[in-house]
Amino acid sequence: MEAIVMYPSPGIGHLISMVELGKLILNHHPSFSIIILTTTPPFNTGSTSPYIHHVSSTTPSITFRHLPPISIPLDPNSYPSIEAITFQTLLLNTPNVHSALQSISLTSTVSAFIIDLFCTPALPIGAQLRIPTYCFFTSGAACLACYLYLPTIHRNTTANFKDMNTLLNFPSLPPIPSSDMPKPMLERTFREYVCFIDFLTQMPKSDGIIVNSFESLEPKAVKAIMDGVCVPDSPTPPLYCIGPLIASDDRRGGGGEGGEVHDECLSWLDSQPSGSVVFLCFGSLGLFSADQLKAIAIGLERSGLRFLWVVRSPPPEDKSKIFFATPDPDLDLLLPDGFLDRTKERGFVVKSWAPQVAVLKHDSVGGFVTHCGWNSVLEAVCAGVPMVAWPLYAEQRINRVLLVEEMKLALSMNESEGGFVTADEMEKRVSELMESEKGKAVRDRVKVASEGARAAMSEGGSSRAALAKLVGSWKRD
Ligand SMILES: O=c1ccn([C@@H]2O[C@H](COP(=O)(O)OP(=O)(O)O[C@H]3O[C@H](CO)[C@@H](O)[C@H](O)[C@H]3O)[C@@H](O)[C@H]2O)c(=O)[nH]1
Repeated sequence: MEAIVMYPSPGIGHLISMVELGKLILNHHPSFSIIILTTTPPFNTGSTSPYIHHVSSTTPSITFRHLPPISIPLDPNSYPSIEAITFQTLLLNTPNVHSALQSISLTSTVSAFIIDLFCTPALPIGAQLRIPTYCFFTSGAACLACYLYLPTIHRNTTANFKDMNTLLNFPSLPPIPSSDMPKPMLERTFREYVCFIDFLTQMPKSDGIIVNSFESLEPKAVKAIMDGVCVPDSPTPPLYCIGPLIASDDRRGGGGEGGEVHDECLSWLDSQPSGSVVFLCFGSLGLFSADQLKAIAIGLERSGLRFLWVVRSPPPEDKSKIFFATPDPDLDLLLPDGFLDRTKERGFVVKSWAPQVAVLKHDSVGGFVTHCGWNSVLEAVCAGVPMVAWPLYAEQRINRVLLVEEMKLALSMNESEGGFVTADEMEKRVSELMESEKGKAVRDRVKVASEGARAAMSEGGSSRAALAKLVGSWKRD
């Protein structure tokens, strides 16, 4: 039996695309079995359990192998960020991964070991066990180009990104403000910074980099990586653009609970005119303060547009709880007085989680206000829905620059001091997206990108060719 072992980072945003990669391989090469190593970290990973359960029951060739708990239980209170505790969890997991791979090798031929960028501490295990090891990058190719070049910038300066106050130049990309680097990268003394630079330095030592994107979406970045200019001082391994991989749109497939609520919001969409609804949803972890939620509500109400809005409770005041899922929001308390009543003919508020892929594909949805998580971006591109880019965390500020300036598939939300978006800005931006010529131009470009996505994944397309090349590289002589 030939097996592919995959090792995703635990958050839902990383898990979904790894699972989809497994399904893609099985679709075209059903003789493989896919084994996914999972770990339960001591923080909220965004509804992964129902998702894993769903995949296990619908795709038997994919099995999940749960790694034993790490030797030292981690206390979330001692970590400054979700990245810090994720990196430490994955580092301490290394011996478990080693044992799992060894034990799987006793009964199967492991043709490839595919790891998430955050799982880089497991990279040497593949070499030790003589298993070809690939890095799977779950964001876009342009972000990958930027990340591959970061160790070079790191070596050429001693300054912190947070203090630079400059535009950074990366091969083939538009200039990106230094302050747009992911938060854990802003200071060199952060442990997460040190880990990140290490991961990015190690990544080119893998046997190949798989990226969840397609060539016609990000042609310049793909070329720059393949030409080796993003890693000037050492060889770049082969790049495989096999995407877009997005979660299937069955109603529970996106990972959430509450099937009835899902049905309700999709039925509500059924009753709305084609292309008329703005959808607002901010990934698995996006949370807003009570003031910010009120400003969004006021902006939406003033715009007069139809909307479907996923609202979560604000972040807990007790900082020790930031790593855990928030309870469902009390909408009457959080939203302006009478808001739900006044907008009930044209608005629908979903608590905590919506079936995003199905929503974006719905004919009534005409615009998407997104936090720029890469899965959300690809889901919008595949559905041909134009975006307003409002980044919140991780690499999302980088994605915004690329979406707005390079791909031109989104309008930029303009935040005030501290990232706050005023009601005026919300009203202006959603109206611009849905009703102006500028919005229409973005919509037209997204339709073209959507066609590109379909072409890339179909027979003879660039992503199908990349997959064939990748699988071909596993064939032993
Ligand atoms: O109410 C919701 C909220 C989210 N989703 C799904 O959850 C996934 C969220 O993924 P993504 O949009 O990528 O956001 P994050 O969960 O924030 O993903 C993390 O991982 C991504 C891939 O590396 C990065 O691009 C992000 O910045 C990082 O935060 C998507 O498939 C959504 O469809 C739902 O179905 N319903």
